[in-house]
Amino acid sequence: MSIFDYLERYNYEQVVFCQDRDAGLRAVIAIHDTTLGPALGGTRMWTYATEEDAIEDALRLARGMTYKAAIAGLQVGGGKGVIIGDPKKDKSEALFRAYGRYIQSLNGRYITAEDVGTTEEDMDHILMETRYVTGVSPVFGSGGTPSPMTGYGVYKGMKAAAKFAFGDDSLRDRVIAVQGAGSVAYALCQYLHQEGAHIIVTDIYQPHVDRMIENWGVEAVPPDHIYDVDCDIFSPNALGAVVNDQTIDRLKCKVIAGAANNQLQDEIHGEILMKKGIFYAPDYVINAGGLIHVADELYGYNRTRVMQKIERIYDNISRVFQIAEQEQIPSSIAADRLAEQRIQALGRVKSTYLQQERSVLSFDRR
Ligand SMILES: NC(=O)C1=CN([C@@H]2O[C@H](COP(=O)(O)OP(=O)(O)OC[C@H]3O[C@@H](n4cnc5c(N)ncnc54)[C@H](O)[C@@H]3O)[C@@H](O)[C@H]2O)C=CC1
Ligand SMILES: O=C(O)CCC(=O)C(=O)O
Repeated sequence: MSIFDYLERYNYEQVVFCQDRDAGLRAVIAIHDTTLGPALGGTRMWTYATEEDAIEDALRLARGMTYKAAIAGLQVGGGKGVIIGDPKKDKSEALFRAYGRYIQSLNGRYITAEDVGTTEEDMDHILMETRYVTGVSPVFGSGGTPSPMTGYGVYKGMKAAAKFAFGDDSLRDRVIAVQGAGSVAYALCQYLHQEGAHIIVTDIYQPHVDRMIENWGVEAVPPDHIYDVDCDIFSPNALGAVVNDQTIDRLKCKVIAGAANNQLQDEIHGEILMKKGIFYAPDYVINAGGLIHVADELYGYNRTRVMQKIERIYDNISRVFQIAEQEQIPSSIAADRLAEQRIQALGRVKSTYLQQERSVLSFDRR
């Protein structure tokens, strides 16, 4: 499909290509929808096999952010950035400052944050060039790294999904297969361990697995075996597109609930899960904790307010499953409808002319 056909199909607003030869920057910023407010979403740094892969990733992730913000009840829209490069080798202050200048040129239409491959320190470099960045160091007014908040939200959403699937939201003695043992999974497993779940974990990076074995005595399996594990809940916390034609028939779980963005390879996989009787907690509903956390910086970070909003993920997941059950549609479609309803309703409200539109962008951290 041509890029413009793709943009038209999902109604994207803008795609920006950023290049700086001296700094070694090649990046794409995708802005999907700004009806609810400025597009907010992290920047991923990754060794993409092709430029097309990078563009596609930015586009898919940006759209997910629109829906994530809408269901979480936030006053921001959806966007995402990707930087092409190896986060272990290609980072420099110059690279992130060059990128920050492109963000500044968008004048608040896009606000960035951390994502896979980027850190608080990288956001601090971006902050030297633009105030349109969150997930910075706490000394600049953030609440610190978002992963623990995402992990907590996934835990809450998983309990809501368990209630629907098993009639009880306790995770005690539930067998939970966790794919990825990185920062979100670590926070999630801390709650699961406290509640007495049986955790089976995998990661391609052995030190992350070892950390969980040492702390909580979890069981570990090789990366590809995670799809075959006999479990109640499968929790993807590593990559996108893990629910696909190759894996779907191998899954033995009753619930899928994890942090990874874009877990379904295609829309059809949501339908297949429904037919197989697997309760899928839509990724952008359950993993909104990090977004809620970074978005709060725009108001002057307040942890109590953030926790209150993250607690609502339980209700949001329950609501999605209720709609799916009532209308006999996949939970992924139910979530899309819920998000689209809010965007449409507020789009109409916003069409009334105001001389000075009130905006979250009244914040200034410097
Ligand atoms: N950090 C956050 O606040 C948020 C993260 N997410 C998503 O959650 C997922 C996890 O994020 P983080 O924990 O921050 O990332 P991370 O980079 O700390 O952890 C990811 C882990 O997955 C492992 N991994 C990669 N490929 C794998 C494979 N094939 N099999 C098993 N393990 C594999 C990595 O070795 C790493 O340990 C990502 O998809 C991210 O986009 C979504 C919302 C917010
Ligand atoms: O968690 C973050 O750093 C920001 C939110 C985001 O980019 C995401 O939820 O994917």
